[in-house]
Amino acid sequence: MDNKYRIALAGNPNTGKSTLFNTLTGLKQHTGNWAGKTVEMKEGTFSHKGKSYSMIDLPGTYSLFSNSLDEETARNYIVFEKPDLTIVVLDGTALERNMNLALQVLEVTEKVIVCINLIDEAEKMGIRINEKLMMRRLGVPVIKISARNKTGLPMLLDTIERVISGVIPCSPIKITYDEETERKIDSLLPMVQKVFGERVPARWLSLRLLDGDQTLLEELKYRNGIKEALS
Ligand SMILES: Nc1nc2c(ncn2[C@@H]2O[C@H](COP(=O)(O)OP(=O)(O)OP(=O)(O)O)[C@@H](O)[C@H]2O)c(=O)[nH]1
Ligand SMILES: [Mg+2]
Repeated sequence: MDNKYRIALAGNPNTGKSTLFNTLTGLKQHTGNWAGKTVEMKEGTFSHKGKSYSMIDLPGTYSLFSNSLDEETARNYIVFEKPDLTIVVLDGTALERNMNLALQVLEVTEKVIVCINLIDEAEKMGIRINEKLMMRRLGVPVIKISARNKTGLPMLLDTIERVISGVIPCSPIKITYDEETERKIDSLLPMVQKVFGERVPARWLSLRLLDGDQTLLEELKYRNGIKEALS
């Protein structure tokens, strides 16, 4: 499994993550636990154009804060396990609600594909999605699919390969907050960078600290503890 590229599937509950996961990985799946947490996640493998991928079906969440064990699990996987690519699966019939999580994922990691699922339903409802405009605004590829009908999957697979190999560069949108928050981020940033270096995205971590995310602090202590014990 070590020479496989790792892909995480994130998304709100009920957006079709597992449908996509099952379609891509078929029977090549097993259940695993990561980082000592009790939330089970499925891992599966697939190949495309001679390259092997390992995919993790993260629990469905509305955010990457610490509101629930599911959110912590999804966040910890993306932030600390650092997959080669994160695919955010959105419900094409409820894009506005789903964008919240997409923007949060773009704050914590660079290599992201935004995958708009249930496009069959969206089209039936007369919803038209300008994915090229979304792509320009978000700074990462946006692909429309129907996981259930298996449409858009060849394009998704090619895009996975191109993003991971760097042929398609990702430059996720940087969200600018109000002046006061930005000032506080600026004052925290050097300290955060000094303590964590490249290990954790510094701007994002500064924001979470400003928000007083206690369970993230615990997680950082736990992870640092493990590192110190191993060194
Ligand atoms: N019409 C349509 N339905 C879909 C599509 N993809 C998934 N679904 C349906 O949406 C429902 C939810 O799909 P899941 O794959 O279980 O969603 P999930 O994101 O894994 O949900 P959680 O694990 O609860 O977060 C199921 O009834 C699927 O059959 C699609 O492309 N089109
Ligand atoms: Mg699921």
